Amino acid sequence: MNTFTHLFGTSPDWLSHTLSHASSVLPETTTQLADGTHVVRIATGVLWLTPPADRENPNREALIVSAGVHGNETAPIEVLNGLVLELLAGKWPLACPLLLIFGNPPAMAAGTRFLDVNMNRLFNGAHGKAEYVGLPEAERARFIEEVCREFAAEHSGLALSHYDLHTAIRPSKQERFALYPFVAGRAAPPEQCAFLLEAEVGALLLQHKESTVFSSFSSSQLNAESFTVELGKVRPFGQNDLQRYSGIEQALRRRFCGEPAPAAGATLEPLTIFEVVHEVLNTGPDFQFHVPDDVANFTLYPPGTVIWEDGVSCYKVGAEPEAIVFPNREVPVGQRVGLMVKA
Ligand SMILES: O=C(O)CCC(=O)N[C@@H](CCC(=O)O)C(=O)O
Ligand SMILES: [Zn+2]
Repeated sequence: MNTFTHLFGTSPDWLSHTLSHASSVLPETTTQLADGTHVVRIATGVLWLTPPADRENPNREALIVSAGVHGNETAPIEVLNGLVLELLAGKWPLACPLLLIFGNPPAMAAGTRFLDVNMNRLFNGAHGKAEYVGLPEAERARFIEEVCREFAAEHSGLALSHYDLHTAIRPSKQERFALYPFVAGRAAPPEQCAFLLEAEVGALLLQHKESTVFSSFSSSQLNAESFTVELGKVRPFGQNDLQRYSGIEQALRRRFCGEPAPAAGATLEPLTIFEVVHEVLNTGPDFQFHVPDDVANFTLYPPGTVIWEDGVSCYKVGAEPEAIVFPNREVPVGQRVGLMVKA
């Protein structure tokens, strides 16, 4: 049996295999590429790859790259699937240990953001809360945390980065942007900012507190340099213009191969930095959100604008204009309705 069939049976690629085994519990299976790279399919949608021991890892790093934590955010899933096809076909050599994750296969198969509960609110241990116990998305988040911990421990001598790839529900005045999880005393390293620019990601939002998203888990608990990366707009499988994702595709391929970063200053524009100044939460039945449903990410609101109120509290834009990111009133009580950010 060849490597490909060993990993994916009769499926033409990793994505098809993941979709057709979305809810199956598959046994772990290991194989080796012709060049000695070890590939372990840990579970449906989880590949752990290790280059041969004698291969140089010039950037002295290990990478976790995830997509499909929201099942309908398909473009980055298609990008990762393409890179896996290339790697398995021997088109380039893998230089660094790599953990690739399709986060929520049942939601991917259903074409929805999630089935029972938003999986990107279940990390940093939130999957263990009583209200989530027994839900498949909570079990998957727990399992993903466990595999990431093992991967980080196995490669503790290497610099660990995690890129959790998403697309946004709304249109966006910044087409591509990243979020840097809050860890006290930490600042985004210049080489990570350069990588984002290489991937054509033009803006970085600095979070103001730890949270239950996947990238917050990997940065807080695994000491990774982690980013949630928003790469465009949500569209169904097959309807993405993958040309618009060539920046992230090329930048990831370059990292996977261990090639040096492009020369400093290769990009013309610097990264635009935004600070998160307020997280809008759904406070309950009296909560009123004054941002219209169809507003684009990064729409600016002038000082004094009332963004939300509930009869007890309210939030008004401060002395400088602030922009809304991820406006979404359709979330359960206690969850995030949007972020207010300031340049
Ligand atoms: O467009 C939207 O409203 C959501 C897009 C999305 O899924 N964003 C992530 C951001 C995670 C983070 O804050 O790092 C999410 O909401 O989970
Ligand atoms: Zn998402």
